[in-house]
Amino acid sequence: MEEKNNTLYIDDASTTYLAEKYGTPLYVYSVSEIKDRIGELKKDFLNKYENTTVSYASKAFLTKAMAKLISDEGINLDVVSGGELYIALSAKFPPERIEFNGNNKLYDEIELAVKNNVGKIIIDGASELPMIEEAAKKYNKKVNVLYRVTPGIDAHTHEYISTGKLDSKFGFPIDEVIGEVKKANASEYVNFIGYHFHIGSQLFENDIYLKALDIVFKLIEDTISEIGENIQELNIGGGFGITYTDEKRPPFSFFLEPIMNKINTYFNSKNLKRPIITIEPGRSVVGEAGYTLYTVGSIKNVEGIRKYVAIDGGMTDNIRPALYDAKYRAIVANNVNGSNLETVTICGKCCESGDIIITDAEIPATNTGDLICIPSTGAYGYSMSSNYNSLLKPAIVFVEKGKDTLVLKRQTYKDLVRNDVV
Ligand SMILES: Cc1ncc(COP(=O)(O)O)c(C=O)c1O
Ligand SMILES: N[C@@H](CCCC[NH3+])C(=O)O
Repeated sequence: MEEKNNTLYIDDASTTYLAEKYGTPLYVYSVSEIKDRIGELKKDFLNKYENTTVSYASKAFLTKAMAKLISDEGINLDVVSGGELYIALSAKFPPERIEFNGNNKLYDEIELAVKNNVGKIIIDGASELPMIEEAAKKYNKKVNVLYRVTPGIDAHTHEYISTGKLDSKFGFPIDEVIGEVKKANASEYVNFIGYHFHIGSQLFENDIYLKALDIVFKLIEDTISEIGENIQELNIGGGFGITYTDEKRPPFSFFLEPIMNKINTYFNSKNLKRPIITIEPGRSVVGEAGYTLYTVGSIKNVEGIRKYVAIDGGMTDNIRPALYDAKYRAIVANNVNGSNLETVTICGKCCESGDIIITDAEIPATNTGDLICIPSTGAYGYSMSSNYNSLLKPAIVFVEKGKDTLVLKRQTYKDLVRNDVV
């Protein structure tokens, strides 16, 4: 993003023009920024180390246009539900490049995946293997499976997005998984290909990945002695942190260089073939590429306490501040350089006191009708949006080098009653 004539531009498109053309609230994605991030992943990972794959974690943000972009950029896709899988298939995403994660896969979801030749299923609980076998038998397939484990690592991030602890609803405790793997290994309907772990999200340390690897290496050794074979793939999840306010997004190499050095050294020292290494970044691919535009409505100055600036969306399009106490920054998009700064609380229009996007934002003095941009809303914004208070979900626009394309229409009131039967 940059400023021209006191106006904010995203990927060379004027935000005031976009707001006028599509209305607000509006999710705007810079396609150039998404491509830049994927380019960095290619430079720092895919092209640097052989036998590596990237599966974009589509829970961060998925529409058909996004699936097409990921497909065109040549990386793989991680889905966690039948719904995400359906969107990907609707966008003609090559099924063999899709992997299916998720902690409570239902039979119908598994059947959809198996029937459509999804590349891999990452088994997260003991109930899944029998369902995969049933679907594989029905469609005469053999399914590649990995097992997700919890290495027992407590990542320094919000508790709600720390997922590698032993006390977790995700994956298998590491010392229980081999019994399950033996079942898969004996099955005529699946190929056991390896392990998966994901320790958390919005991480800024690299050493926790290294600690997790030590634990998983031991598991790999035990697996070789129990089933007599090395694994073919190790998926180390996503989690790479990004900039929201004053954090600084580390380059991918900050995480991946020590990780890959450790992995290569380990497999060399054991004289074992190094498995394919897969990563699953979500937030770090789309987070900073996404911006939300809002129009200022009501302004209330509670004398001596706080000034509330209400925008035309809120926790319905960005639940993260309410859910994780997540911090954001704001830009007055039609007055970027305004010098008359004031401290205001930017709130939404939902009937919840907690519907606050930013507490105590320092922004140029605003008036009703001004345009507010919240950067870094590309991940887990639209994908976690809701219709609370029957607010309408915003439209999504992709912008690349000044060219804007509507990729998802704003909901209408008709959408709110579409499924009502009486
Ligand atoms: C299994 C798995 N893979 C990948 C991700 C993506 O994480 P992030 O968006 O932090 O890169 C998540 C979410 O935390 C996850 O649960
Ligand atoms: N939804 C979370 C991260 C996802 C965690 C997925 N395991 C966030 O907004 O930060």
